[in-house]
Amino acid sequence: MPVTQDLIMATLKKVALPGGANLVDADLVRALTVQDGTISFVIEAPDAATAQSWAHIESEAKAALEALEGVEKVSIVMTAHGPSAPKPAAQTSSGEPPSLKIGRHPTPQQGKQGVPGVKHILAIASGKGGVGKSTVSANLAVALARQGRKVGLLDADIYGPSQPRMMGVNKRPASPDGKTIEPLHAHGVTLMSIGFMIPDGEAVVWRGPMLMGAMQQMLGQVAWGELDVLLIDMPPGTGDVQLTLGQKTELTGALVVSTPQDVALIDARRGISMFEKLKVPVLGLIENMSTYVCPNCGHEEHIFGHGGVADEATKIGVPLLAELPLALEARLAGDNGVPVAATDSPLAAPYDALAKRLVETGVA
Ligand SMILES: Nc1ncnc2c1ncn2[C@@H]1O[C@H](COP(=O)(O)OP(=O)(O)OP(=O)(O)O)[C@@H](O)[C@H]1O
Repeated sequence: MPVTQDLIMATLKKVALPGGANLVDADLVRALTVQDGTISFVIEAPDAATAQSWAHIESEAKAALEALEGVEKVSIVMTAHGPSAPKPAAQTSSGEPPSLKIGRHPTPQQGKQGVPGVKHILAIASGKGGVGKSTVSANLAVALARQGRKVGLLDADIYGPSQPRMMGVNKRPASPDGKTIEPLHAHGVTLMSIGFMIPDGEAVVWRGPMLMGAMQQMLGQVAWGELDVLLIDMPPGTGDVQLTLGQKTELTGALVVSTPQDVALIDARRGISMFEKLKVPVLGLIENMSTYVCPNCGHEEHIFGHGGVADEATKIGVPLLAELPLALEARLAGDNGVPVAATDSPLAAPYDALAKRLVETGVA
């Protein structure tokens, strides 16, 4: 009989942990592979001290699997999910250290779920980094708030959260009840970023399941309150976070940001196709860095080409929702924590128009 993953899991289910659970029910088996009679997997203990004290569990698992017919070799690696002793938590705005830690394995979930109290959830996505997805998210959130909508902005760009800088807030959110996380507020927008929860300059090194868990927490444990619309600033590309959000969250739709260059468009197409596969409606495309207007002479130039995003929108049958100019003022505003849509600059106008359009079409 061939050695299957099911047989291995059934065998590991019989390996009891102190306290009565077993390796499988406690969800501690990771990266299981079986090839030509060789079984490899990782046991992820809750912390380093537990991992050390579980040497006998590793041996027991190994012996049970080696006893199966057709098994030639069993290779087990014991890792720890977190440090033995908790590090002192940063102080919150309320003076209390939050007892919630972002980053954990996901809890089982049936089908796509919404966020209680939130009417619409829009993903702002791009196929490629640096095209202005975070800039668009921040400005659109502010523009929607200026039109009287109750708006939330979740910075899910786990590898490069930019909303703390763009929205001009960066403090650790409070968790007065130890169960929910209080989001922050800026420019009329309710805001949560993974950047608030990890120390500056520290890299996020989570793998798929941890990212899924963190996303679940950011959507489910943050006290978003009643919102007309929650914008999610996604990481660029088509990785774990995008897939998880698309599969597990009831998204109203996705807005895909691209610059007019062919390279950006090729990647944007990939993002669009991912949403189609996930059955998330692509509500429209947004062209950023569309034109450059010289602040000195007023001459308009299409630095990154012209018409590509509009053509793509026509091809896939979705609207081109906005064409946003390349402007130094937009970058400086973002860098200074006051999105240009929060100012009386003429650059706020296309964001106001975009926000109005989304409200009128009933998606925000
Ligand atoms: N229309 C614009 N005019 C001028 N600068 C812009 C414009 N849009 C974005 N930028 C600047 O380009 C840089 C990248 O933008 P942003 O961080 O929004 O991109 P992104 O797609 O979210 O990137 P990543 O996903 O890699 O974080 C920022 O410095 C931003 O200020």
